[in-house]
Amino acid sequence: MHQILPPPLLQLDGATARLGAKHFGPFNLSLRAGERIAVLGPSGAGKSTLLRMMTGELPCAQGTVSFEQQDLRRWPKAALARRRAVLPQGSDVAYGLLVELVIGLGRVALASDPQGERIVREAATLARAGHLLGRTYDTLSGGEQARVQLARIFAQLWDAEAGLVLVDEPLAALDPGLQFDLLESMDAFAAQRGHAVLAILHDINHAMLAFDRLLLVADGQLVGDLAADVGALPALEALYGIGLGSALNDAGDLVVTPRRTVPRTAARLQA
Ligand SMILES: Nc1ncnc2c1ncn2[C@@H]1O[C@H](COP(=O)(O)OP(=O)(O)OP(=O)(O)O)[C@@H](O)[C@H]1O
Repeated sequence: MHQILPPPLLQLDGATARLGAKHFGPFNLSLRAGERIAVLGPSGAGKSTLLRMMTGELPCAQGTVSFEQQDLRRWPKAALARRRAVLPQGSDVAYGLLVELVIGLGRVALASDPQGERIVREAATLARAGHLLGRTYDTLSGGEQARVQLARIFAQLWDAEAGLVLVDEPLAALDPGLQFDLLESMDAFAAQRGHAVLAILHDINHAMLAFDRLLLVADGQLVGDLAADVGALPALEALYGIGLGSALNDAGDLVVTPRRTVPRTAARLQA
């Protein structure tokens, strides 16, 4: 019997873009409510560009991007903001603003927001940023700012259901303990509300630990769309040009160990 899938939340059909001399796509893919998707690929492969196409920030040269089966360009901004939150790479906003105001920016699309203050506090706590309330954003460290930005995303979709969270390297500025904490927070946040999460990551272990599906990007193309399990390792070795060992840790999680292979270095020097 065929499994009946829910309609896609986000769908790209033949979506292409061009930046300078670089071409991206055509991308054909769909994301469904509740999915946890990691986007992986070498530096400069086009991951952020794909994300910018998904958000509509970078218009497609050809093809379409739809959210809930309606062309993204036809969605009213405020309605979209209540269902979809975006955390771009290195979000630098709000100099001189208090942390609670930065987090509260996630809720500006709401005409009336009687629960706003409580939600900002709870979102800050979930993002391990509760102790930063009352501080000025531009006095925070990089890792503290990253947590406040994540709290802003949480606040935005706190009382939404089956929404979409799109984040670009959300853990890059954090220490390993906080990376695990925030992976757990993102996971719990999304699972409780049925949100889909798509995250650009550089850490294969984070992708394996907290995501179900991997999108592999190389040279402006989608070169893999596969389950986040041990079966993905050969494709990941080819993607990065490295060897990957694997083992299960005490908790039964798959742990992947990258190792350099000589041909990759040689190939890079010749490139
Ligand atoms: N405005 C632009 N004009 C010309 N080239 C651009 C522009 N923006 C990005 N690029 C190029 O497009 C390619 C893809 O960039 P993108 O930021 O999508 O890569 P990425 O996979 O996210 O990389 P990283 O992991 O390093 O963040 C890069 O080679 C980049 O230099």
